[in-house]
Amino acid sequence: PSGDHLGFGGVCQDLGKIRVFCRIRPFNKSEVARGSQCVVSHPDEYTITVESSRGLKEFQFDRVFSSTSSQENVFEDTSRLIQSAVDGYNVCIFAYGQTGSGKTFTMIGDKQQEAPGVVPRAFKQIFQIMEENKGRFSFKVSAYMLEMYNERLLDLFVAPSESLSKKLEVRKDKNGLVYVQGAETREVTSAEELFLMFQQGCTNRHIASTRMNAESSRSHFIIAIILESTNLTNGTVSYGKLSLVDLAGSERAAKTGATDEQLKEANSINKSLSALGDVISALSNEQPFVPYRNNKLTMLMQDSLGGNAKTLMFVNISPAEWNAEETVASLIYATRVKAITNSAQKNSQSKEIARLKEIIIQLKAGESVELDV
Ligand SMILES: Nc1ncnc2c1ncn2[C@@H]1O[C@H](COP(=O)(O)OP(=O)(O)OP(=O)(O)O)[C@@H](O)[C@H]1O
Repeated sequence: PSGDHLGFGGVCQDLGKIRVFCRIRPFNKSEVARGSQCVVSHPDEYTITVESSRGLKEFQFDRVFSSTSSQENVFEDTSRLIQSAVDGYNVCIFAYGQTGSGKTFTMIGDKQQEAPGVVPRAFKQIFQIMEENKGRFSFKVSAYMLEMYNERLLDLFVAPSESLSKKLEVRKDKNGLVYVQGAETREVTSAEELFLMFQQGCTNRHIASTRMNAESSRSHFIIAIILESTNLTNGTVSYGKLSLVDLAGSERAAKTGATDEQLKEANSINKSLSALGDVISALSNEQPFVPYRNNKLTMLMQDSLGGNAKTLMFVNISPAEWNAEETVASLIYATRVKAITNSAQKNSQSKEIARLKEIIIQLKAGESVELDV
């Protein structure tokens, strides 16, 4: 509401590049026993050097968070994007990385919510911004929540049995913004109500225990919050969308100990991540054709990658030597994402334009229209 200049610290808006934050997770108990690290150095807030079979490699990102960075530290740098979504931009924040690298911890937080992640903090901030601006704007907030499990889109706001019988279709509106036809969209009036809905939805999510992670996400998860704000002085209406995405982890079956059903899940996860990799590769090489339609995940993320959005990617990595190959692969992947240009436009219309559109629709339908002259 305080203007589109509040955007993303200037960087995303000026250059239109996707921003990438790298987060190193702490050693876990079993890794402490194994000892050695693959992260050789992390001399400042932007640089990280990793050793693997490919030798010593240095990477630069918009931020590198060390294993001791707190959830507060991480959110501090993320929170301006929440303002952008309220201002009427399409915003996407997503986490990518090897299984067990800390994606869910970053996006959602720990189970007890003693260290809440980006999602619950974003809920609070949305309603805080609205509270601060309530004299000048009126707001409407709604949300839908989905997972992509074994190549299927499932609605997390309804019971799993009902969700299986629903047909969800990924569509694009005339401004290039993605929406999901058939997804249950619920209106909310407070951060607490949104969080409760989110928690209930999470109980429908597919999670399982693997050798790499006791609570591994077996699906890609997305919550989209739609923010409509009306300027009470001039009637302008803005529509923002905040998509928060926790991708399922890339993994090697031998390492995770996957069998049967988990193998099927892993194949599906790897298939969609590989389609995402193809899209990222085409975009970063500025190829004329981008294969968005090869997979539902890439269709869902179409506006966030090379489209009309301000996008932030977290690349989550393990510091342990035994994960060095996966860590370097993730960092190479993330470096490609950094090269992608988005073109974010504010989605708003004046009172007059909104009225004109209404009139055109009425005329097309053969209805008579009363004009105020
Ligand atoms: N920065 C961190 N600080 C403290 N604990 C962390 C951190 N990052 C991850 N963890 C812990 O490491 C474990 C694995 O993390 P998490 O479940 O977030 O990984 P993931 O990348 O989402 O895995 P998957 O792809 O298998 O779902 C969890 O117990 C989590 O609490």
